[in-house]
Amino acid sequence: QHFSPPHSSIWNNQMENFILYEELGAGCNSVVYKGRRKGNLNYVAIKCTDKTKRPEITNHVRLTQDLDHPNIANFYEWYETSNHLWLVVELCTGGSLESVIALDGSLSQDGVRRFGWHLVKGLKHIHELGIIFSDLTPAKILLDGSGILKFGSFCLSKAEGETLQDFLTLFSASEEIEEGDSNQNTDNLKKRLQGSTAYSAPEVLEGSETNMNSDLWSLGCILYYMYTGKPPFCSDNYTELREMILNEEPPPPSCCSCGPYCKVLLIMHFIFRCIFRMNWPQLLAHPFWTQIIKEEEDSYGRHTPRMSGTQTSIVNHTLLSILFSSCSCSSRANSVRNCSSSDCPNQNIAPQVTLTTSNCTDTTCCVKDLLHTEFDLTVTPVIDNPKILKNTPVRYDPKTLCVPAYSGEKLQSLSDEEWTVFLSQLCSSIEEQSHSTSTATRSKLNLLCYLCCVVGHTVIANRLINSRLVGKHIFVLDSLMGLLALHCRDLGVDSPVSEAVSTLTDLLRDNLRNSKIKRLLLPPLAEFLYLISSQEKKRGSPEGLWFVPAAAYTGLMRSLREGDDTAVHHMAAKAIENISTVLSGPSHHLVTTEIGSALWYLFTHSTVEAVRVTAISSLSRLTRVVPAIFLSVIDTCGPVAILEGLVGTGARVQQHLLTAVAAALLTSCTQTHRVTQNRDLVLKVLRCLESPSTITRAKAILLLLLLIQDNTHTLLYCCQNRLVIYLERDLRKATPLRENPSQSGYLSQCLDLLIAYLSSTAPVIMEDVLCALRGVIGRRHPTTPQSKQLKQTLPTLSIVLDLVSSQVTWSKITSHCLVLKALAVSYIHFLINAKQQSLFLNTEFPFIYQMLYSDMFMSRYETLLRAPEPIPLHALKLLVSMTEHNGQQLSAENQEIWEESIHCLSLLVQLYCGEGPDCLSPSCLRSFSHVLRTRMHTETPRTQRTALKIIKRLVSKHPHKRTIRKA
Ligand SMILES: Nc1ncnc2c1ncn2[C@@H]1O[C@H](COP(=O)(O)OP(=O)(O)OP(=O)(O)O)[C@@H](O)[C@H]1O
Repeated sequence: QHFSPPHSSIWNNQMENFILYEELGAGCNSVVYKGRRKGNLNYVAIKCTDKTKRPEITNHVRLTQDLDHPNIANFYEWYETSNHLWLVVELCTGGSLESVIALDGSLSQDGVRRFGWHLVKGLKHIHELGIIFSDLTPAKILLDGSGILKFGSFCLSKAEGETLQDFLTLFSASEEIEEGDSNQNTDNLKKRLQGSTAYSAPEVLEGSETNMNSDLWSLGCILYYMYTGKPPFCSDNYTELREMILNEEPPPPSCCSCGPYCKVLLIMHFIFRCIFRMNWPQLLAHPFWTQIIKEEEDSYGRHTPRMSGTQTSIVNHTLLSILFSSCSCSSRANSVRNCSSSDCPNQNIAPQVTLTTSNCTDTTCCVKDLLHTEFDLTVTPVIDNPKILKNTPVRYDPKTLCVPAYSGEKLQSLSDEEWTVFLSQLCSSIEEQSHSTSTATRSKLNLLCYLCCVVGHTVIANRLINSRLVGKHIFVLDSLMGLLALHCRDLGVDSPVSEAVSTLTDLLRDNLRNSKIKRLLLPPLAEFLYLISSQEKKRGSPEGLWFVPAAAYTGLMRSLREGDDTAVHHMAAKAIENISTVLSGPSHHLVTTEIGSALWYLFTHSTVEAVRVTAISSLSRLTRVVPAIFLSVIDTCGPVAILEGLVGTGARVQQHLLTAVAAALLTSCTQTHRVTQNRDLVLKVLRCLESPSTITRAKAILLLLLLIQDNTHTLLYCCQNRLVIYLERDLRKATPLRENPSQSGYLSQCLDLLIAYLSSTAPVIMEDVLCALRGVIGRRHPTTPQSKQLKQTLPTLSIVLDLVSSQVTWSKITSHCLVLKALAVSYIHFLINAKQQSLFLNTEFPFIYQMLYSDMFMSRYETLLRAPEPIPLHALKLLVSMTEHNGQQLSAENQEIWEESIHCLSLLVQLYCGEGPDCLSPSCLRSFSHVLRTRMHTETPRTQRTALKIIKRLVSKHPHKRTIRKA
């Protein structure tokens, strides 16, 4: 009902307000006109549809009415007349993508990149809002007057998790349809739901509901279509087309203008189907888009008016978050993490944040989710905190007490009447004492001490703080007030806390230079401000329920900077630390770059470790709320000075600093780039993986993830500097985890995330390497750009080799064809070294390449990988060590050894992968055994051991073991 269009009578009136121009196009049961509202110069598109399409139109309206994105055609309004529904949407004068391609035949690589990027951005936005586009075809994509592609019709789209048919049937059912039409209508609906087969993902053709992955499949088909002018699979016959999509690979795009990146992008989409179908992170990270992202960033920079550093960072952040940021993928709600600590029972620990990576498909999003743990949001008291000031225990003398010396338990159990009596006794004693001049002081102190001892009970604290005692007697009881605030859990709206805060603020302002008084005033003020913040958060009130003068926050800030009293500095920093954990309403006054730099100054200049820890922890918490705070510190000091802080400090400082840097870099590509440009800095973060603290190691992993993301060369550098060894150590749990098991759980989550990232990146790297090699097939001498590309990409192969040749990471990397590819490519690499990049490419490479992509190869490989002690891993190790060992020596001089090794390697490849008649043929095996016999004694013991293992395994497990034994 919510989506019912306005009634026909209204539309008849409305109709007079619109002018219809020419027809723009027609669909089945619909005509689209150009139109304009009278008195308005903006043209619109007006779609007039038959009422049988009410379910789809209703669906379109409900899904698009809140969408606002440059790559989605805007919805404006809709109406109903007696026979039609009318939809007013954004005008796209360029027609559909289908009509563009029909005219142009196909697009150039640049065209595909530019248009493809529009589609990527639009679809990403759609997915981020939890919508599945479903029927993604070129006919549904429109081109506006300025050359921007827009997603047009959402008639067959749906919210994630929904079954579209149910939704549409519901609306069909609500239509007043004649009996006889009902069946026909259901049939029509089913037909319409089938969408366009040519762009449907295999699983959808097999009956699954559409989902984000199937949308991405269709997106791949459209990229292919833009490029070649045809969808990847075409046939006029439905059954034939379905079979093709389910079982075949599309012909590789062969257009001469097709650049390598574009080809890889398309190949990755289709070849190997489920294994290699791209997901969002892979798609966004693909080098095909690099140029356009850069162009967009540049033009964004050009068109943006000059801004201060902080503003620029924030804008950059916005731009980047539009382009790259997390795709929480299921719905908006999933991406928001609730870090409220308002309900924590003991005020000591903020509630545990559920750490999960399962919903995240984007690394940045997962890092963001994992970055702050309950440990980072711990709240400790400012008042009576022995780490700030040593306290002497409070005692009182019950005999001379001017009120009944009830114990805490007794006080809690007082009835309302008894409590009122006690309270009035208390107030009148305080009043008397404040007027008297002689013996008051001792008695006053005794009363204060008594109250301090009993207010630790929440019920008593709640009762007192909501009483008239608070506002009236603040002068006498300021530290008591702090204790009340510390223990109170339920603040009444009428509680006079504002009065207390204002009084404390005034006192602080009047005594800014007096450290002794500040030591007395800051703790209660800090407790009050935290109490107010957390209570406001608890009530979900964005506006201040209790008035706090801005001067209170200014007072905290000034206490952070002025004077040289360490305790005062510490108190102010701790106050900010606590408040920033639950930032709400007015406490946003704290989030300023000034406070950021004051905390950084305190961190870098204080000589007391506890103060440094609190300062950097506060800064980290503020950065969690507004990353620009720490970004402006990084802007000012430079990343070198910032990461210097990691060296030679305690684990806690490292943890907070790593967290703050990661939280800031999450939003700034520029700063991330600055860090990765400096290898020393990357190394500093990497070295944190040696820390004995599991939390430090976990945080370092998260920061490293941000640094290596989309940066293969930084990843390569990390691998060269023992990244995989560090991972192995933690994955094996070689170091006993002495700390809290939940902390080691946290480390495992971070490790899993890194491994997941590596396992999704390894195939991409491999594909880039293959792409570089593919370019030189059939060439005697690669061109200069090809050599350059080879030079750049081939070394990155060692990342994959590192990962697949480590027992531990290998078992985590589940992509079945990866090891196989690494095997073959390192073989090629070996050949390149040996033959100095020529000749062999004509003969050897096409063979290997063909093998890599053959079905037979793939199916066989999976079985081998599943074996408990997989052969390929050993083969790979042997291969790697031989490659490393012989690569240089063999270049040209030692032809004999080179040939033998080639035999050996080629045999390995065939042994593990081949199934044809030649595989394991007696002659192959003979030459293999010959190579082993003659070469093995010169090999290192490690290589010999590996070779022996392989042989042992071959002999005992292989189906052709007899032949092998004989050989
Ligand atoms: N917003 C628009 N601006 C300009 N032209 C449009 C717009 N929307 C549609 N058109 C044109 O009208 C044609 C038909 O659009 P319509 O949305 O009805 O197509 P359709 O989705 O194929 O319809 P159906 O599902 O009813 O077959 C499109 O091919 C396009 O040329």
